[in-house]
Amino acid sequence: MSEKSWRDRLFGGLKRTSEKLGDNLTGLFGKAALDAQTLDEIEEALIVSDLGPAMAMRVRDRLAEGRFNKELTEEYLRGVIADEVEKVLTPVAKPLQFKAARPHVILVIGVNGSGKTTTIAKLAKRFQEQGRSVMLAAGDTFRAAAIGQLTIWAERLGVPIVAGKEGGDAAGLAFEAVKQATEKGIDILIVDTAGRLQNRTELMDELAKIRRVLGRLDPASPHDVVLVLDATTGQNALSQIEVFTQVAQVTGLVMTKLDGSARGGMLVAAAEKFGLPIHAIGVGEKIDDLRPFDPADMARAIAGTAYA
Ligand SMILES: Nc1nc2c(ncn2[C@@H]2O[C@H](COP(=O)(O)OP(=O)(O)OP(=O)(O)O)[C@@H](O)[C@H]2O)c(=O)[nH]1
Repeated sequence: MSEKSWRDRLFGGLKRTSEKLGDNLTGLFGKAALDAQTLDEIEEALIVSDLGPAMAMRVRDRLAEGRFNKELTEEYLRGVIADEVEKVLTPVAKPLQFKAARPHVILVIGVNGSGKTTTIAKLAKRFQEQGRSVMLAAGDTFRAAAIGQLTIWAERLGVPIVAGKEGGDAAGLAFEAVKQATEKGIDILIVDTAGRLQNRTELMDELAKIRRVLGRLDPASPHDVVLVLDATTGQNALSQIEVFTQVAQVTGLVMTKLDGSARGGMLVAAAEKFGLPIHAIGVGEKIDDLRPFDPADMARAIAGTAYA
């Protein structure tokens, strides 16, 4: 996909988010003089738009400093939001990088249906395009369908896959996959895991076990633990980050389904609250619909300001 069509996809995907922000801000600009009550209302509108209390405060402070008692236009307000969002996203916008360990092990985790399997396929394709060899491990041993789905992706992409039986030991499978990837000199091994709710302790224990087992072969492994978040879950995603980070030491995030959500502002709240790298975002179901993002573009797409 060309750079232009990706940007079209990004801005198109985030339209619902920026429109919701616009709805929440309706009537708060265009006043002859910005007063304290309007500032309160703007702060509230930004929180309701999922951008988080810290971002709401930043925007409020900027407006209080620069526009108090002056006219506030929609363009100015959206410009300030875009500016502040960009500042928060810039330090966290970090693509996944190959770390010279062979294999570089990426453990992919998240709640059911967050988009893990699709994300793995999309990441594998991007690494292939960068000339890296990739192997997949079907560590979601809870669902036969998940093993089947990942196998289909592996075939389509032409990458090897290590898969076991439904109900098998996920940690054992991950161990076996690292052994095979090492023997074959594979650059990147991406390990799928079963979807789990953050309040199911036995599943969370299993995740901790997978981590431990991987670490036995190489103390630095897994080199990345990527939590896949579904943007449509809104604030619940923040609690997922908290719990998964405790259990599995999440090293970075991928946010999917930004195209189907009016709650994309959550990405900003997550960035500000946790400071974890956000490796990529998903704006559709196709294989090319996942990419690292440019913070300036992303900020303007969320704030709904025009793009050049
Ligand atoms: N619109 C949209 N759909 C997506 C995106 N990413 C994934 N999906 C869809 O979300 C659904 C769930 O994705 P999966 O990859 O199967 O999710 P999973 O987390 O592996 O699911 P479990 O195996 O149930 O844990 C699929 O229909 C995907 O096509 C995205 O960025 N945008």
